[in-house]
Amino acid sequence: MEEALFVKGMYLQTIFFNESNSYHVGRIQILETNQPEFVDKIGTSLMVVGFFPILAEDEEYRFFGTVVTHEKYGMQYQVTSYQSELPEGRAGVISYLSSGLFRGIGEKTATAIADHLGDEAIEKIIDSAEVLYDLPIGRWNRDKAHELHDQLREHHGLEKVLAYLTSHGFTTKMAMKIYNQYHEATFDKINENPYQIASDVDGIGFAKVDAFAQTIGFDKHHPKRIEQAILYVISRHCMQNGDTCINGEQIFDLLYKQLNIDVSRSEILAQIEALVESGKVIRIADLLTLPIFFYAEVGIERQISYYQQASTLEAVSDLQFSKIRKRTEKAFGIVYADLQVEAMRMALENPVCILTGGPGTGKTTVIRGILNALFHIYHLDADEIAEAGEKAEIQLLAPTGRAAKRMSESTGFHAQTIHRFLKWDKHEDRFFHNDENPIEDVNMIIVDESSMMDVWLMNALLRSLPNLQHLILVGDADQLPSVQPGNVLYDLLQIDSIPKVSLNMVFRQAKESTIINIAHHIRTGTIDGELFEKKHDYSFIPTNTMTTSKAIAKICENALSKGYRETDIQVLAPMYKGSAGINQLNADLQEVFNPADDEKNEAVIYQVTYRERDKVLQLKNMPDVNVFNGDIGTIYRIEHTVDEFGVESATFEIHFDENVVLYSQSDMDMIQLAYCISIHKSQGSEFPIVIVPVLQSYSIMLYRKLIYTAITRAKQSLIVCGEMDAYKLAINRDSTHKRQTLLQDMFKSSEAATDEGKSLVGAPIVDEDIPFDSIGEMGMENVTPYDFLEGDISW
Ligand SMILES: Nc1ncnc2c1ncn2[C@@H]1O[C@H](COP(=O)(O)OP(=O)(O)OP(=O)(O)O)[C@@H](O)[C@H]1O
Repeated sequence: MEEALFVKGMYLQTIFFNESNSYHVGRIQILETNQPEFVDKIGTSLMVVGFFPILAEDEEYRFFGTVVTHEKYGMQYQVTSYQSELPEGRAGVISYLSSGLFRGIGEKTATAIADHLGDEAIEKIIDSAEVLYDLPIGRWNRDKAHELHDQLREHHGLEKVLAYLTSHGFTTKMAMKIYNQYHEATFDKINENPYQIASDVDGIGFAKVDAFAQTIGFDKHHPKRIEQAILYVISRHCMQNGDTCINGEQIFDLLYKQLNIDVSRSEILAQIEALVESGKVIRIADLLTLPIFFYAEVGIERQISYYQQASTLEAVSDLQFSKIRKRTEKAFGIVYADLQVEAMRMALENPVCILTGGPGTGKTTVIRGILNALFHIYHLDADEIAEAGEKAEIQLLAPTGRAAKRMSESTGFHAQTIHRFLKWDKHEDRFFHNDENPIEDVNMIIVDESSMMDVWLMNALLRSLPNLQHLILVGDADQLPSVQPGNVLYDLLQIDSIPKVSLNMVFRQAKESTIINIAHHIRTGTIDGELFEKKHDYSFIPTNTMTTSKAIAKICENALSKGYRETDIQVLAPMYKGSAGINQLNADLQEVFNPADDEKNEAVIYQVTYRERDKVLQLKNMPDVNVFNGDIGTIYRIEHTVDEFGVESATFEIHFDENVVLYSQSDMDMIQLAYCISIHKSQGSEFPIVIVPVLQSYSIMLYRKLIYTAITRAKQSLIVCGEMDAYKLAINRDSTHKRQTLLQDMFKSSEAATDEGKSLVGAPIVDEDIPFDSIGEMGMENVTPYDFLEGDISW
């Protein structure tokens, strides 16, 4: 057999290492190789890149992989697997053990070990910790012997696992993830049930695991294969459609496609039954779901019902309310409309309530009124609350950074994102605050843009707030639902016991806005000539797929020449790909807003050119540096550095208003040019000028909520460009898919249980029978309070 191509080298240094995914860039000195490109380069240095763990400096490793040529860094070795060359001789053993890889082992201990066990020391320790029990040095003990044994095994086990998995079709990145999940049990776990990987390891799907399972001899009819396909199909369906459950017919269709074998319905039903019994699948009538979705909705229902039942709020007398109203109206110099007054009273008298309305209907004006009224009722001093900021007992929250900022500007009080409020811990991948570590001293919250809240975020928020006396949800139910599963705001609006006010009157100043009028027409699906008439704040420009990008560039040039700043103008599109997609629009608009110039540094990352002064969008939450998904910033400086080996890298200084954040080259996967952003990402934000292309080529993305969300982002001026038919189609297509969720049923069943006298008052807010953090292990026996699972499986 031909020998695999390799490069053996002494590991010199780590240039870059990403802890979250083990992406590694390191430098070695070539000692030996059969790789033709390097045979005459023995003794020179080489960059090795790929997904592999931290290595020991000055130790020898054998890397397997391929030669790649980086446009800047030249020839590199793309590592698919590696193994350490076990050190040879006494000196080798000492230098390896004292290399810093093994906790608590310095040169003195390493020398003692080499003396005690000889040249084969490493192999002997890997075999058994006992050989080290009587190491003749002070302060040595059996625990230390075991610790070194475990570390060595782990180190060597990891290499074996990586070599095995990469030779079976997994990338090193995937192999690292699998190893990080199972550690030394990896071989046992994956051989016993490779399909488990798809459930346990994020980012590795059924198809990949299925291919692997078959190479190690799993039959296509293996029960584990069918079982995993069921779990996978439910999860994928929910993630793709925003549902929190799936019905019988849907699952059969998807399963047959996924499994691609001749299997009887009864065989599948038996598997589902087994999954239901083990708690991995939950069945409610003819719907199936997974614990991860189910218990989030259970948590929301339970917590809201608890707030309602535990509440001691009393009705405010007419006299008292009239006083509050007068004071508030005087303070703001307006007369509140009847519905607005009703909303304020609702918020004072109820532990949970919802305020909805389209643009310009006065939601913000009512929030200010509610705050004022709450201050009055609870004898709070507005200045003190403003000063207390995030320590105040009343908190203003929003799902995105820009929405929080807007809320803060419009009310004059501190507002923050929910991620910041709950303190997202990126290392633990969870919120610092939860039911075990709740936020005790906040008892009132107002959440704006709550249409964006998915079941997980809402559940996480509520379970952290045991003492809430006022939960006020504000939003526009006609906007896009959350990106992640659930239809929380819509579902809660259907619950009779939750009071709600829907503001429907557009106010005077707002009335003069064509944008707001058009928004309300689109909301109700009424298309009239107005859509294509030019107004002072609105116009429709006919273009097609080929001309759209140019037309938008021209509009932006005009706006800039009239004195608008680039931050005033925002293009919003539904899709990334295509000649009128977000990527292409960004490339074209970069030339308008920020053309190349000798004065500006540039860097190319993932084939996109970034330049100093570019407008960029943050794609992930980073609460630790106060930057959130959807935030827009400016690249202030790009600095190129060259290390001692001639390796270049770039650092980006990005300013999000006054918040300055440094991004390394690899952090830039969280950044995107922001001249054009997706409509989904624009939720919760507003811009003075909005330009929205609407084309047939976006076809599947064209529907009413999407267009409504896009155009309601415009504050002063809205330009729609594209094809009339596409625009009409989008307005006429009332949401193609109504999300299938369980939240409403949960409220109904809970109300029925309460009517039977099973009150939740006095119960712990999050009962032990809802182990949110070990959702995957839930058994059905724990679900009794929600045992509304009537009816047999009928499919
Ligand atoms: N009762 C009222 N009397 C007079 N003007 C009002 C009243 N309520 C609201 N407005 C005015 O209507 C406009 C829109 O109100 P507001 O900003 O509160 O609405 P909104 O629903 O929050 O709008 P958007 O969602 O577009 O931000 C504002 O100029 C506000 O001052």
